[in-house]
Amino acid sequence: MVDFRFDIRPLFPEAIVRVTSNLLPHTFRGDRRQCLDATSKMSEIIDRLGELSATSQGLSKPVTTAQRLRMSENQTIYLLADTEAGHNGAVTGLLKVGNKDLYLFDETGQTRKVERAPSILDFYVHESRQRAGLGKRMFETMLREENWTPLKCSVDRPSEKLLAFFGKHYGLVRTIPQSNNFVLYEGYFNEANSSNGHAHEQSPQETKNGLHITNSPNTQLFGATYLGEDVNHRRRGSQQQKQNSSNVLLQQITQISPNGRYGARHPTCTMAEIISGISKCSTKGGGAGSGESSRIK
Ligand SMILES: CC(=O)SCCNC(=O)CCNC(=O)[C@H](O)C(C)(C)COP(=O)(O)OP(=O)(O)OC[C@H]1O[C@@H](n2cnc3c(N)ncnc32)[C@H](O)[C@@H]1OP(=O)(O)O
Repeated sequence: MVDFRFDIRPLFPEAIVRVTSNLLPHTFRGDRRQCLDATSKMSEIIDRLGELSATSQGLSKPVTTAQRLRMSENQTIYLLADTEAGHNGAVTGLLKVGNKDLYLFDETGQTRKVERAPSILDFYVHESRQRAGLGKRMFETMLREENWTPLKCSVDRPSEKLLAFFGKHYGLVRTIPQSNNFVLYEGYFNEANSSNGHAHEQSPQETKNGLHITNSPNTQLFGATYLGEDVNHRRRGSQQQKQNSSNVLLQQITQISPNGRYGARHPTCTMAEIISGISKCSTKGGGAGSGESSRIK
């Protein structure tokens, strides 16, 4: 548990509070002086939890800081407290989410631009309280508040623990390989799910004679992707054949393991690194302006 030199309880009238760029709990009511006091304390809480999260994940610097939250337009942090702990209460967990514009591969290897994709950016429960259901409690609160579904969440470079968490609580195991650090689960692009999560997906623009043409950085950098016989074969073949061939194609395209931050093999020069210079869309760990690209071990 994480305790502070001040009493955290007035900041947590509810066990879980939401904090956005004003650095105030969503429950906050008060005058100017109280507001300054609350933001200063909230900043300290966020910075401390952010540091602990980074240490726990083996990151060289925090993904989450109060300063970054203050500068962000569409990020929300959920904080979980135990107001019964010690004299001043304690904070036990943090979950940061946001909407990001992402270029993503779908199951067939085609690039899609997904605007405002619901994204899980940082998630931490204090070591003394892990595996006790607190992560699930925070995550469920977040899903309800944001009106998201687990399947529509893209996850920024998940740890093995978080992959296990998704598997256990939501049965999400099979991922769609990407060239960036985000992990998506199979079914992400299914029509039935596309209305959930507020993401707006742009379909691939054209497939002509096996050439896949989009406005994405992938196409801008490397030209149209030649899918050739493979795509025709997949059109004709059964669903299973479709899956197998697209998996091979995806492996060739991405050359990256889908298994989280520790398992991922990183190409010496990723397309995303090149793209980050020319596009505002995130292709690696958050991309321009987001700060999540600092997910560096
Ligand atoms: C985008 C990102 O933020 S990636 C980084 C994610 N954060 C981390 O890896 C930091 C360290 N880990 C944690 O803070 C927590 O374990 C979280 C946030 C991943 C999950 O929170 P918890 O409160 O532990 O989750 P909760 O109790 O609801 O669910 C438990 C399940 O999560 C997974 N899990 C949690 N801890 C572990 C662990 N040490 N080893 C393997 N799986 C784990 C398991 O599936 C576990 O179920 P099980 O105990 O039956 O095996």
